Amino acid sequence: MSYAVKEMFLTLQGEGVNAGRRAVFVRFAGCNLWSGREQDRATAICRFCDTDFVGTGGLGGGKFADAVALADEAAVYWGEGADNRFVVLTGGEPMLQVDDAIVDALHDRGFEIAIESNGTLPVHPGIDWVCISPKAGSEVVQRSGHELKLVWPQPGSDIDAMEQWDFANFLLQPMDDARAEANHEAAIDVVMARPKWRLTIQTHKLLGLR
Ligand SMILES: C[S@@+](CC[C@H](N)C(=O)[O-])C[C@H]1O[C@@H](n2cnc3c(N)ncnc32)[C@H](O)[C@@H]1O
Ligand SMILES: Nc1nc2[nH]cc(C(=O)O)c2c(=O)[nH]1
Ligand code: SF4
Ligand SMILES: [Mg+2]
Repeated sequence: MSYAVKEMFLTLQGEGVNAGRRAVFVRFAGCNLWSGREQDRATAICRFCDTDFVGTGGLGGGKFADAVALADEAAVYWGEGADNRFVVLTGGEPMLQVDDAIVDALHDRGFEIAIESNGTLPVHPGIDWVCISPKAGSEVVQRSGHELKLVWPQPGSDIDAMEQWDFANFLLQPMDDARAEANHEAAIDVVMARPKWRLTIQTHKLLGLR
């Protein structure tokens, strides 16, 4: 199978429990909750996306003929050194494309594999770090993993129900939009009232990283 990748880059993981960790990001093209076109945003299921995931024309993006080609490129972005190799599969929605061949090819090159997914599709069982970020109005089928990262505020989210899901970490991430300051305060209020949750902020944006 071939894979459509919007962009690939080496940076620090900016979000969640692995924030600060050196990582190759593979951003797959396409999503099942929004077309990615601005004219469709108001009617999409997910309306607050901060990411351009349309097409394969971003820096480091392209159409990869097979999993070996994609994993070889990820290894080039990582560079020298076999230790602590870390790749984050994101998008768009990566589970529209991630399969056995990609997981095996990245593991063969020594990568620990993390995923950022909206949870509407089951995550591949070979992934080493599963981050699920639920979207109000969608059905989350992947209810277990390493971190649940809920963007806040999201009217219609059932936070009581989510607390029963099987995650090792429960994180609230303030929504980055025109009301960012109020969203930070709202997220802090939830964490103060519900100590099961922790605040995570998008550190790459503060640092000017990609
Ligand atoms: C662009 S998404 C791609 C992965 C997957 N489609 C998902 O939604 O989890 C990567 C992460 O950014 C988060 N995100 C997207 N837009 C955001 C925004 N405006 N503010 C804060 N987080 C946002 C998502 O919830 C997700 O955790
Ligand atoms: N540095 C950095 N960290 C991130 N963590 C999750 C991201 C994403 O867009 O999935 C992201 C991203 O785009 N950049
Ligand atoms: S599900 Fe993820 S990639 Fe898709 S529109 Fe929402 S935040 Fe963006
Ligand atoms: Mg991002």
